[in-house]
Amino acid sequence: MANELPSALKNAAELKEKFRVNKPLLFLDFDGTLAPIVEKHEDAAISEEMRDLVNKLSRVYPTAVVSGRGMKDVSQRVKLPELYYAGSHGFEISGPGNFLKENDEAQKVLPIFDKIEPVLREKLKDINGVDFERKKFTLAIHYRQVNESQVSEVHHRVSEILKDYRELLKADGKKVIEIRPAIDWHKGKAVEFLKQQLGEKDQNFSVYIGDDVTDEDAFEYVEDGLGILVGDHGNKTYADYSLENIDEVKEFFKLLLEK
Ligand SMILES: O=P(O)(O)OC[C@H]1O[C@H](O[C@H]2O[C@H](CO)[C@@H](O)[C@H](O)[C@H]2O)[C@H](O)[C@@H](O)[C@@H]1O
Repeated sequence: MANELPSALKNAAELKEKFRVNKPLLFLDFDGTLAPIVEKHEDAAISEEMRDLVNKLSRVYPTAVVSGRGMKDVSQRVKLPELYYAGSHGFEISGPGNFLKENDEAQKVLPIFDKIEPVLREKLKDINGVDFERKKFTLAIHYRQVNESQVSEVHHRVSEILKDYRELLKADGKKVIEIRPAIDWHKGKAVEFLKQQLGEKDQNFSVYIGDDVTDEDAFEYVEDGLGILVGDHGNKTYADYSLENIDEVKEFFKLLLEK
């Protein structure tokens, strides 16, 4: 749990030294880490101040944004074209010089998403506040605006339908059900892949900053580096340090950039 972790801010001097010595690769989650959580997913935005900080950091440390959002969606929100972006929980990755890598196995599952989306929409249409977000390789069903008393019914109906689709799996995020290809690929594996793209040979020290349960896959894959959890998702964490909120993320970035 986050409250059992040491604060990255309180230990900033020690962490700064680790950054100075190891020149880490930097992996940043988007929602809840760079952009505040808001009621409607389409309204999420990164502040100019945060964009500027990420831009400055990326000139010192090779940087990638790793998000559950679609790759184009997240890159258009961050608007820093020199960065790498892993979208749809890592199933699609872009980078400078028109770099593009999509998960081949997941491509085969795309027609099933086309088939299941209308089925799910029909099944959930009587529940107010359900909101669909189709990403290329995943489908999010948001329930942030659903009455608390109906949330378990949303989960139940989605699980029932998914029983007929072994190619897909149901994962959880912050007030969202994420339907993903049932393939052994996630943010952690995307980070592993990106280490090869971003780093020089043998440069393995990585720092991952994220806020959600889906970031735990990535924290596991930076065990030779550092994981920093923003806020608390209420589950067991593999992170090493914590930051309370996005304001603390900004403070931490500022400290890293100080001479
Ligand atoms: O991996 P991330 O970059 O953290 O993306 C995770 C999901 O974030 C978005 O949903 C979350 O943020 C929304 C806006 O604040 C909020 O309304 C929603 O309840 C959260 O779950 C995004 O819409 C999803 O596609 C991402 O998978």
